[in-house]
Amino acid sequence: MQNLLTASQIREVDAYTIINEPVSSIDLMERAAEAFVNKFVSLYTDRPSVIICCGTGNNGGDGLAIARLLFERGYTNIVVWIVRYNNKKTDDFEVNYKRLLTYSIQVQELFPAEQLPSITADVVIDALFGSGLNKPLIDPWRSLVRYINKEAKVVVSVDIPTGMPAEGNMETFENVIIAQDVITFQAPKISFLFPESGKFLKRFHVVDIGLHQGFMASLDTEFCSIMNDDIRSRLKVRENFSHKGTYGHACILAGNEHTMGAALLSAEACLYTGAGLTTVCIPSSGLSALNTRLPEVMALDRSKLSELGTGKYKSLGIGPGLGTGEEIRGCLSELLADDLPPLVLDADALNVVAANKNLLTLLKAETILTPHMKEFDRLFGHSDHWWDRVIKARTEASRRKLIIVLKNRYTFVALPDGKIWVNFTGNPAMASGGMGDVLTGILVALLAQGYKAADAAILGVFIHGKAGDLLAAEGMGVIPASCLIKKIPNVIEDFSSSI
Ligand SMILES: NC(=O)C1=CN([C@@H]2O[C@H](COP(=O)(O)OP(=O)(O)OC[C@H]3O[C@@H](n4cnc5c(N)ncnc54)[C@H](OP(=O)(O)O)[C@@H]3O)[C@@H](O)[C@H]2O)[C@@H](O)CC1
Ligand SMILES: Nc1ncnc2c1ncn2[C@@H]1O[C@H](COP(=O)(O)OP(=O)(O)O)[C@@H](O)[C@H]1O
Ligand SMILES: [K+]
Repeated sequence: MQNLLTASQIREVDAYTIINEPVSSIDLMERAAEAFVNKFVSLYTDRPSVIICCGTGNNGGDGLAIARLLFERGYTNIVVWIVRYNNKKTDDFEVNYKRLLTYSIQVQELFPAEQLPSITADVVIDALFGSGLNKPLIDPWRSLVRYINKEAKVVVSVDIPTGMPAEGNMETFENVIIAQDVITFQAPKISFLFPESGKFLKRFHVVDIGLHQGFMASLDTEFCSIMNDDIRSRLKVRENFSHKGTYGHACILAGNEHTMGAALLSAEACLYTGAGLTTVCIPSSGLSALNTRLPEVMALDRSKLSELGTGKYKSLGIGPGLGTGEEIRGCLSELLADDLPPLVLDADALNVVAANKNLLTLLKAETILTPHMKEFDRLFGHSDHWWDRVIKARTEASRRKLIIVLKNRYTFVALPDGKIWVNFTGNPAMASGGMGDVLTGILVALLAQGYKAADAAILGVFIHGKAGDLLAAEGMGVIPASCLIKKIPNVIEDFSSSI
């Protein structure tokens, strides 16, 4: 895992690195500028003309160093804007300013109430404000940002688009640079994970600037990202003398007459994630579809729900395509009061619980809930913005000892210990119906194989997204959920064989 830091934690790590590593503050800025330039030249290979718009803080200092480094790499068409809208400046900005003046790079100073110069360059590099932003932009900075948004062809931001807070509620921050690319230092800013950031940045790229890893890891952070190593260290290799009994019997209660596909997708994903045995509890109207499509999967009649609490099954998933009719509501209330195996609740099971919140109190510790945004809001109340929603997921997960998998482009896994693990795998080709049903099947299979619920959730969301990424890399711009399932064994193989 890698801790994701708030702006004040970034400053802490910055200060710690400077004190404890053989690197001065100005050299760290140089490293950051170098890392930016390396990425920039790999993204924009045709040596575009650039305007570098620099504030007078450390983000601006980065911008000045970037100008110098691009010049040294043969960029000839560089104009540096220095935005002098107040008298503040940092020491490292000042050092880089003096260094810049020894180069024959065109510098233009901008003062309040002056007309803004025209933008003719191919790319504007935005180094106005970085993670030091502590309030929404007002004029004259606001007008400058609006002007750049209106006039620039392409903007590439240094560390974070100017005007965007590094974390917290973004609602009041309306005036933000709209960046094609953001080249950000060391780890993604927490704000990048929320859909609200999508209108201000298309892509972000993380570059390593050598901040102190040990200190970063030691910080008590709310957010961390799921890394490849987290998967490798958790995935168990299938043993030589293992048999189907070794990998558990999973059961999925899902499907209805018109939504049988959801049950089939979940069951198939469960199969492909390696459960020893998979049973799906569906209405009899789905039997011929099941037997035709998934001969490996067994069926349990809907009238035999009491079997689910008998210990026969090692894990249980409830919800995909289940429906929320009176009969389902009644049987779910009874079922959740039973002593059930490790449990995943998804889709309609969540909707039933949302309509009768008392059911939440019946859920055993470590139950996994997999709501998308709307299901989450039905369960825990409406949120106006994602920061609120994610913090609510954290609070509810620790208060109720649940595992809440809040699904989105970047899925948030809120654990009972208060930590939120963020999954970065996955891509927009996966935005199609049935994808969540597949995730449920993956999770139920992992629980059946004996993974602890928190590990199953971390592994499950990663594997799900990674399977989508493999297909996207093969050129699939749209991925039907049933196609993604077939890639799950490849991901598992990739990440477990290297132990
Ligand atoms: N962390 C790292 O590891 C490294 C970080 N580096 C770089 O440093 C950047 C952070 O730099 P920074 O702290 O100097 O802040 P920056 O964003 O330049 O702002 C400057 C000042 O602006 C002010 N201000 C705030 N909001 C405002 C507003 N709305 N309207 C007007 N003014 C406003 C506020 O001062 P205040 O007004 O509060 O006194 C603030 O202090 C970071 O993004 C990265 O690029 C790398 O160089 C090296 C390694
Ligand atoms: N743009 C995207 N990038 C990454 N993952 C996505 C994207 N869109 C959807 N997904 C994933 O697909 C799944 C969709 O779940 P859900 O909305 O419950 O689907 P359904 O109800 O159709 O099965 C989630 O796991 C989500 O993370
Ligand atoms: K910036």
